[in-house]
Amino acid sequence: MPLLTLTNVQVHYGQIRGTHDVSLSVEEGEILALVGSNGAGKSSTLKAILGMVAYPVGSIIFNGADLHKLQPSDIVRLGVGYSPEGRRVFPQLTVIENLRMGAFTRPAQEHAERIEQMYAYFPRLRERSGQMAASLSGGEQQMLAIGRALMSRPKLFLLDEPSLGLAPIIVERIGDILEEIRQTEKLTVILAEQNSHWAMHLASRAVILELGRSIKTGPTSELLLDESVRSAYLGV
Ligand SMILES: Nc1ncnc2c1ncn2[C@@H]1O[C@H](COP(=O)(O)OP(=O)(O)OP(=O)(O)O)[C@@H](O)[C@H]1O
Repeated sequence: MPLLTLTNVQVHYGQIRGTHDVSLSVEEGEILALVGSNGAGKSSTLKAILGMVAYPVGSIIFNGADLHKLQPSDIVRLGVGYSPEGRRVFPQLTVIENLRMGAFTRPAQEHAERIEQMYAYFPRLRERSGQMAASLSGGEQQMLAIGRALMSRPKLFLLDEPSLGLAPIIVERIGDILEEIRQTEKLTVILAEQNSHWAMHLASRAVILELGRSIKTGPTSELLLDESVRSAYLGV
């Protein structure tokens, strides 16, 4: 059984629709790329899973639980972690304080060990532990946003547009670390990205979103050879 299943999800922002019809499933331990151009509905899909936006139509089942109408904090407690587009670290808090904020669902006695684990994945964060998040580089802020989300020990990690504004070498580094964490923690990841090339090389499967609809899904090894995907999303 998949860890997560979305069936015909239609996100509404009042009268505006964020998605029209998104269906997808994610298997435990895989990275699924959610690919599509501006406004395709990637962020709306992640927000629906986390319970941040309304979806009057469709269903979302995570680990056997129906997430409909649950609060985001309850969904985090069930094992979903989220790193939003634009990182949204707390600028006036230090690196270690940001990490602690991510652990609000966990017992306090676990925090120190989990912070150590995050510093092992991201040695840069250890070096900058007492530094204000506002003064970090874009890449370091992205690492902090990922570390903060993983402090809650999620089973499923929703990662929105981590490559935004970062140099290719930093994006590659973040991909390597993500793969290391996936293997070490058997983490399941949904990676929403406009950088389709990078995301589809990191992920084992992908879902293509177009105008709020999931129009194609499959192993990345196949989609990377699909002529329509290559011309629309990979620029080749
Ligand atoms: N808060 C909001 N209020 C009203 N409409 C919204 C809101 N957020 C998103 N939308 C609309 O929902 C649609 C999907 O947007 P969404 O941000 O999910 O796309 P996206 O694929 O993540 O795009 P991008 O890659 O540019 O972030 C768009 O038409 C957008 O204008």
